[in-house]
Amino acid sequence: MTSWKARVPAALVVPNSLGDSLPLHMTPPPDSLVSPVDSSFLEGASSLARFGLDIGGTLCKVVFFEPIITAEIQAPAPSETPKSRFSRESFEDDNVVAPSVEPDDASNSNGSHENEIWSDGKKDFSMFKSSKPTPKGVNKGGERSKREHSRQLDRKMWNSSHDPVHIPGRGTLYFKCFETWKMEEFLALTKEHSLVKKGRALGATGGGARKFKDHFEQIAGLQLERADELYSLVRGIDFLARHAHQESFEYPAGSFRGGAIQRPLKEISDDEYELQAERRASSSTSSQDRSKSNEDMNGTEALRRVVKGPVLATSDIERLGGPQDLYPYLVVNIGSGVSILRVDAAERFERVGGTSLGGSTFLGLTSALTNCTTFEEAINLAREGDSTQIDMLVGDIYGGDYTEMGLAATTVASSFGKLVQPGRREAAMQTPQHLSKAVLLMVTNNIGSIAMLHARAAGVHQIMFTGSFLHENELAMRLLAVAMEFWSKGNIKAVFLRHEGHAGAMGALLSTLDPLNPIDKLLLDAS
Ligand SMILES: Nc1ncnc2c1ncn2[C@@H]1O[C@H](COP(=O)(O)OP(=O)(O)OP(=O)(O)O)[C@@H](O)[C@H]1O
Ligand SMILES: CC(C)(CO)[C@@H](O)C(=O)NCCC(=O)O
Repeated sequence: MTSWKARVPAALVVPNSLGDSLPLHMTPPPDSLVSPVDSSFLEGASSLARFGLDIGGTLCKVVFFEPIITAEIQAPAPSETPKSRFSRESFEDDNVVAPSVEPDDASNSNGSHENEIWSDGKKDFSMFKSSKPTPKGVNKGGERSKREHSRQLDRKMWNSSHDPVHIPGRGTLYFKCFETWKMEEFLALTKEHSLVKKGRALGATGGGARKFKDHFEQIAGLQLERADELYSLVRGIDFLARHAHQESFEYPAGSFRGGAIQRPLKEISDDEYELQAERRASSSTSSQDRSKSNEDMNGTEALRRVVKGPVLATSDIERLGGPQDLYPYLVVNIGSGVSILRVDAAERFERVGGTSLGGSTFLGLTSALTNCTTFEEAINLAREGDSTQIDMLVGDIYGGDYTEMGLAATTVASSFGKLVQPGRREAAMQTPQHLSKAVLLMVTNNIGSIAMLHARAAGVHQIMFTGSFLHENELAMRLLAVAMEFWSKGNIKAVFLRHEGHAGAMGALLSTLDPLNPIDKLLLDAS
């Protein structure tokens, strides 16, 4: 297997200029509820904080490391010369900006600010950590409640669902995100809050790290140190799986039985499957035989794909250990689109495929069909939906199971297939929940199907599903877990990440660290 470096074309590692396309012309989607980027996002961030950004097609993910400065690396008082590698000055030489918010009590018993500035727990980071949106001027009239509503959604997204990760003796990682179309606002805030001292590089990945490179430089005075997005993803998964407590998890095998999975109506053994495959290979190539062979293959495959409708399962999940438990594995990153990688070892991977039917397909189609405006709304609708009102099932076609081919009556035969029937479309438009659920099933099942084929082709037994599409998306995760378990007869399992969308930003943060810098070493030595 070739390492990523050999496979990334030069254009991916050489920063690309946007030429004179500045200034930014980014407008929010017309129907969207406009919620400003929360400025408390940046207020109170430590001058020593390290940031990693993953600027994707839909979301910009941010990982923020707040180091613990222990006695060993604490700066000496100014009188203590000569300047050491660990002194405040040396940090500043390294382009760390002076804190924008001084501690309440600006001096300590040594007459120095150092301890309060550098010691953990003295400086007030609460605004950043809690990520409570700072109240801002509210638009007149009905805009107010819309904004409030939207803020609540943002708050949930930024606040409650992504727990910080404490790395003992080193510091804490925080996880945030905002929609990429708010980049202009983010850049203005970045400048306002002196996120990083001018000239210091900021670790960034994702398509936006290339697209917005010049904007960062010209608007915020920040240089982006770009890392390849899939390299960052793999590196970030590795780091998080190793360091974040109970980061990766799976649904225990068999937890969906007795409700989730219907036994195939006609079970075939692996031997029989192989036999049929051999027969197919040696069969005549006449067009008639070929089409019969295809039918047979589809039917045989179908036997392995009988997954029943609503997923009923225990909410228990099994926590896994570090990445050593995973290699080799497939990563299926469900972002706006989907990338599929085979990972053989730390930093050794290959992009083996992808699909454009991803998270933004779910959100885009759902919003077109239901007028919902946020991901959270779309997911909440789907939770209450009944997709059998929208999808054409095997039972709708056969009047029951298609026994010969092992297709249960409840299997979706054609996503959205019922809408062609008279009156159905009009009825469906009144039930956004059903529509949203049908879109979610369609996109998720399609991804699961492609993932399974790639897992088989790559000969792996574990698939790590990541990407913000899975954010608080229990329905999709369970569907994927059921599908992988069922189709592989338990040989291939689905694994998930608690910080599902932030692995890329984590990897970008790691890429920008300098092994000679004592703060950076805190994280690098841990990795
Ligand atoms: N608050 C949110 N706003 C918009 N989409 C969200 C939100 N939360 C989760 N999502 C889902 O996450 C998807 C984006 O995932 P992610 O951030 O991993 O991808 P991306 O980096 O923006 O895209 P890509 O990697 O393809 O450039 C969206 O398409 C949507 O399905
Ligand atoms: C283009 C990227 C890599 C950007 O993250 C992603 O959206 C993706 O993998 N899309 C699917 C492209 C494909 O069809 O393979």
